[in-house]
Amino acid sequence: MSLPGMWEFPGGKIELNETPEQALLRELEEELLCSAEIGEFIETTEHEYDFGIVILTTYYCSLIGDEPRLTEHSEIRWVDAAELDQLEWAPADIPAVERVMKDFQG
Ligand SMILES: Nc1nc2c([nH]c(=O)n2[C@H]2C[C@H](O)[C@@H](COP(=O)(O)OP(=O)(O)OP(=O)(O)O)O2)c(=O)[nH]1
Repeated sequence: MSLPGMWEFPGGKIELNETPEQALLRELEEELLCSAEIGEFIETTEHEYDFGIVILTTYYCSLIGDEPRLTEHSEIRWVDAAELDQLEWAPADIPAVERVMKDFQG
């Protein structure tokens, strides 16, 4: 909503007394109605937007059970690692996108 039309990884703000992993599990359940197992840490980046500073931490996840379902976002998509850079990402996400593409390079 603050970055309309740009792609972001599923997630959201960490609440008080929550670990980043707990926050991610909660957001996946709330926003995409799905469960996951949180895997390896990818990246932490700090980015300054007009509206404030975002510190974005990303993790690999394995989906458990049902496919994610759309609730409050306008679109959801599975994307091959090699094609991630063809989407318009929120600026804070670029380092994580690059990291994932590198990790999956054949
Ligand atoms: N979820 C998510 N947010 C991102 C990414 N990249 C990025 O710059 N952001 C920004 C957008 C938002 O300003 C902020 C996350 O807020 P959010 O709106 O997803 O968090 P939330 O679900 O807790 O929202 P709310 O309760 O405050 O409405 O981080 C990303 O890849 N995923």
